[in-house]
Amino acid sequence: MIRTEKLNFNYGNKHILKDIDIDIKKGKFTGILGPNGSGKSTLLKNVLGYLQPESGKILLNGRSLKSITRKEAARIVGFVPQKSGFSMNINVEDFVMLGRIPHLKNKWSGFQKKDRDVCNKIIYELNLENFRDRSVLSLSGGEFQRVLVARALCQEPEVLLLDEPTSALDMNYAVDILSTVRDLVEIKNLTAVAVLHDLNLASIFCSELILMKEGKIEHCGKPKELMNEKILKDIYGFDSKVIYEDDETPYIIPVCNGRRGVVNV
Ligand SMILES: Nc1ncnc2c1ncn2[C@@H]1O[C@H](COP(=O)(O)OP(=O)(O)OP(=O)(O)O)[C@@H](O)[C@H]1O
Repeated sequence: MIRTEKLNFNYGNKHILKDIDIDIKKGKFTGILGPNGSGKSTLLKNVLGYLQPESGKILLNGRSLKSITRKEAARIVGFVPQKSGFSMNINVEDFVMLGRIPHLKNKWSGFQKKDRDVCNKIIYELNLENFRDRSVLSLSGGEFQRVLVARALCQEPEVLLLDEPTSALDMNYAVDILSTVRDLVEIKNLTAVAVLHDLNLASIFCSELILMKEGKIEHCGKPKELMNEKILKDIYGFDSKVIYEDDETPYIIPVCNGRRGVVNV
């Protein structure tokens, strides 16, 4: 569904993405993991067409991203940003409806019944009924993050890209959002790709993982194949203990005994 071949990206003279080859299969939930600054968000922004690569190819469902119009791409790919500078005083329902814009027949045609039905269904499924009439400016960070997910799902995309979708959520809502995405992947064959920092949530919800470090892909595989003490030490530099409750899902416990902070006290 998403392929990159020898993708390179620079910010000015800073080489950020280095020969990135990824192959994300349709109907899978893939997590992109890696230390801060390793290039995860930059990779998503290249796949979205927000940023232009220096060299290499990006293919969406076999087609070069360059040959796809922005509106067409918006019908295929929904994006949940890490943060949004949105500052318009509109209510949650109207905000979620923005996700239907790529489906309007033309600039001047209004929303149809189908658009409202999709919006209502998403608001119901994401448990946002009580927020429907609230201004988005009045929401907490976590509430707004759920509304951003709702807007992206309202696009009915084939691919959903999420940049740290759970960073502002308490554990209950984090599990809720990731369960919703996983259900959509399993039931509706959605392809989902999420940048995540929580290794345990990634191992529980994602069927595939991509591990990045310093702008390169270091490992791709199933959580069970990648989440081990050695790889975590190599990628992140911390000591851990990885345990299994069942055969499939690794649980990562950081081992902090004797570890000192940067300040000598
Ligand atoms: N607009 C920019 N101009 C210059 N450098 C940038 C810009 N945006 C990001 N960078 C740098 O590019 C590198 C990769 O950033 P990116 O945001 O992709 O990392 P990340 O893996 O998503 O990090 P995090 O986990 O902290 O969100 C970092 O060193 C960052 O400082």
